[in-house]
Amino acid sequence: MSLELRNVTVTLGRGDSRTTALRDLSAAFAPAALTALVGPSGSGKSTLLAVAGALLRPDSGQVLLGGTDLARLTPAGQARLRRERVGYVFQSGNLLSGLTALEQLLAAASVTGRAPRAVRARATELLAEVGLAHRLRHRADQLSGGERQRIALARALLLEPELLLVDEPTAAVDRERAAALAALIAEATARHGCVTVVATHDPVVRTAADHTVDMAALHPTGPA
Ligand SMILES: Nc1ncnc2c1ncn2[C@@H]1O[C@H](COP(=O)(O)OP(=O)(O)OP(=O)(O)O)[C@@H](O)[C@H]1O
Repeated sequence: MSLELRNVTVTLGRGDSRTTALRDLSAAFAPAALTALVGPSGSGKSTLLAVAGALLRPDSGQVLLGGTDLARLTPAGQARLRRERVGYVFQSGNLLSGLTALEQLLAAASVTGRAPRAVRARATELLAEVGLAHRLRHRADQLSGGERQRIALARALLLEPELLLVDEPTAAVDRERAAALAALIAEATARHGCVTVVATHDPVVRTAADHTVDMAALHPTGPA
């Protein structure tokens, strides 16, 4: 599995707020490796993650996942890809508000056909690894932003995606936890052999990463 963007342009917004978030951008992300995606605020890191995970369609250019151009997939094929092969960990966490931390993971596992009983032990272990052993039975609305995002990370790791996209995983945690999360993502990447891209401003993540891709080098003049 590999991820490559070729001459990708993405414009966002309308009228006065219309912005070229990615301009003719080409980048390759190594298989079975953790890449830190760095660059100034507003340089398009989150947009790149959205395009890579088929959440956003570029205006032009190609996004090749394992050699397949995402644009050539049918809408159903794209939905299947998002569900079965891609793990997303965004800052909002995207959790289901009525479910506890543990239920978030079990629900995700059952949607992809895994038996909840079989994955319960692994789900509990992963929640402990992200530092939430004491929060298994808290609902999403009873947790902090950083805790919610860590649940989303545990959920993504449980599903063992081929492509793992993570946006600022250490922004809302203390330094010690940041180092532990970066190590966990690196270790999961090595174990599962996934392509992992982590958008980050954090040197701790950069240190844990196998490679660094700098948006400033890809967009030498900056986004419009
Ligand atoms: N919905 C939108 N409409 C118009 N412009 C947008 C929209 N969303 C983002 N942008 C702009 O697109 C550019 C890229 O945004 P993006 O969120 O990808 O940057 P980023 O590198 O992830 O930033 P940060 O490090 O602050 O999270 C920015 O200039 C931003 O202002």
